[in-house]
Amino acid sequence: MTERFDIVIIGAGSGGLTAAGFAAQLGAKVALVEKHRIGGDCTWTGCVPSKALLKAAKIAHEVRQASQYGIVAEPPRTDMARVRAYVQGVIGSVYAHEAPEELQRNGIEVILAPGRFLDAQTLAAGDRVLTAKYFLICTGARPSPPDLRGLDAVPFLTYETIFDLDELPEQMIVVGGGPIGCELAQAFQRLGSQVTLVAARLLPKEEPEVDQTLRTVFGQEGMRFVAGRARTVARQNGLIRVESEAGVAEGDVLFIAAGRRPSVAGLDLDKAGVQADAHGIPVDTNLRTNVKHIFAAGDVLGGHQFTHFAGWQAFLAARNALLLGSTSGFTDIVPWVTFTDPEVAHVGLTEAAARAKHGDAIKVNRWAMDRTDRAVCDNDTAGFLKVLSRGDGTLLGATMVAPRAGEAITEFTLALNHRLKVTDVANAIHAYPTYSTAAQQLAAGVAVENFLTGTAGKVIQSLSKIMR
Ligand SMILES: Cc1cc2nc3c(=O)[nH]c(=O)nc-3n(C[C@H](O)[C@H](O)[C@H](O)COP(=O)(O)OP(=O)(O)OC[C@H]3O[C@@H](n4cnc5c(N)ncnc54)[C@H](O)[C@@H]3O)c2cc1C
Ligand SMILES: NC(=O)c1ccc[n+]([C@@H]2O[C@H](COP(=O)([O-])OP(=O)(O)OC[C@H]3O[C@@H](n4cnc5c(N)ncnc54)[C@H](O)[C@@H]3O)[C@@H](O)[C@H]2O)c1
Repeated sequence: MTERFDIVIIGAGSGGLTAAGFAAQLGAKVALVEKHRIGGDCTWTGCVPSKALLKAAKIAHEVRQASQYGIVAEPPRTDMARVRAYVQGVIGSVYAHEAPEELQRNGIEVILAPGRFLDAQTLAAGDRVLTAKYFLICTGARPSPPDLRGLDAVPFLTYETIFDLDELPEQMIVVGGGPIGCELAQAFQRLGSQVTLVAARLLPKEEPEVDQTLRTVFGQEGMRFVAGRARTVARQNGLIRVESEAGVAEGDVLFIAAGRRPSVAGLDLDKAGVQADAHGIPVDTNLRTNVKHIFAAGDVLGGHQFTHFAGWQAFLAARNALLLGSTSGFTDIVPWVTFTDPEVAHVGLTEAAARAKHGDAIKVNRWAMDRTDRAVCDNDTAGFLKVLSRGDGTLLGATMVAPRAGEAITEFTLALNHRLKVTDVANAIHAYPTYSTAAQQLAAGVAVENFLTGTAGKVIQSLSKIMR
């Protein structure tokens, strides 16, 4: 028997869950089809376990640093099985809010089975057959294996398996310097592994200064680096050996963090006539695929891969399907944070993107974190704030490298959303001593400079000379 719904959502990760909750709130008859685990990558193998692991690693690091603050402590020892239990406990707490019974209570029909299209109107999910006015594909992404000769003959971990370790690797090779590589390389180095990171550049999507800041911090914590892209891997004398064009890394565990690619296998998109390729599912600005009643959102599009972005997009896809009118599912104002220590937070344009879009008339202002009192008190002064604006002061983008940069960047997200100027940031009182005062200090400097170089400023400077 075919079951009828207003909307069928395929994939119950960050995107699917948000869309399903919203659709149910609107009173729509909604089915959520999930082939593996409700919560998707973020809950089980992504954001949640990585941040929990980073917390355990930070404790180990701080115990190691304790003597700098006059605190006497023994060197820490990592019991990886207990670290793993902590991480699993955190996953359990997050999952409790997403469990099928909880979703059913909120009016969502949860179907735990792989979804595959039979045609553009029908989806099979296990032994059930569903039809709907609209479909929304939120099937996420999977690890993308790099082009690394010899990888098929060597055991390796990805983010899908690394959180299951209950023994701490002695020497870990990490291939890839993106967010996953950087976060987990620092976590394992702090937990006590000797990590060697093989990467041409750390966080290459960020401002170029970020690479050097992170290398300095990671290097001080004992991490080793091999420059360039990994080309070959082999096992020799019981060790894994990775070669790049610039050097060699050796270790007993290999972690591959070389990107993720959209997950469309098994959906039988061709039966529904939906186009897709290795880069993901193409959609229009309203998140419709080439088949107008089938929408797609989140990592499966092959664009930004963030939980908050997947949720935002999937919400808009559901909104565009179920309500009158439409809202674009794309924007330049997407904040993101890599949760290394210091955190690397960004929103809006980078300097290169701003120059490409607005020419060389843009302003670039920097503030070093060693001039921010909170960072000095915390002995956490590595990092900076970099702010880009147009000639008239309108903000274009910001990058902050600092503890809690992920919280502080929200000010710039709001400012960009409202097309505010640097002076608007300067005019708002910021509580002292917070990391956010860096924003006000930078902005105040720019505001005063802008004022003094303008006509009114010149008049006031002349008057003040006369009055002295
Ligand atoms: C290690 C790591 C750390 C991360 N840290 C962060 C972070 O700190 N902050 C952040 O914003 N982002 C982070 N991310 C990215 C974030 O996890 C993803 O962007 C987010 O999960 C994408 O949501 P999604 O709904 O598009 O896909 P997913 O959450 O992956 O959900 C897709 C779901 O679809 C299901 N599915 C696939 N095919 C089918 C099918 N045929 N039928 C039924 N179900 C199907 C899958 O089983 C899965 O549950 C991290 C990712 C990783 C890997
Ligand atoms: N805090 C966060 O928001 C967070 C954390 C983790 C992951 N994520 C998301 O998950 C996605 C995947 O993360 P990721 O770090 O795997 O992907 P990524 O694509 O951002 O980075 C992978 C890096 O590996 C490099 N690489 C590829 N092959 C290589 C090789 N042979 N040798 C050396 N380097 C190689 C690439 O050049 C790239 O810089 C990202 O897009 C990110 O948005 C987000």
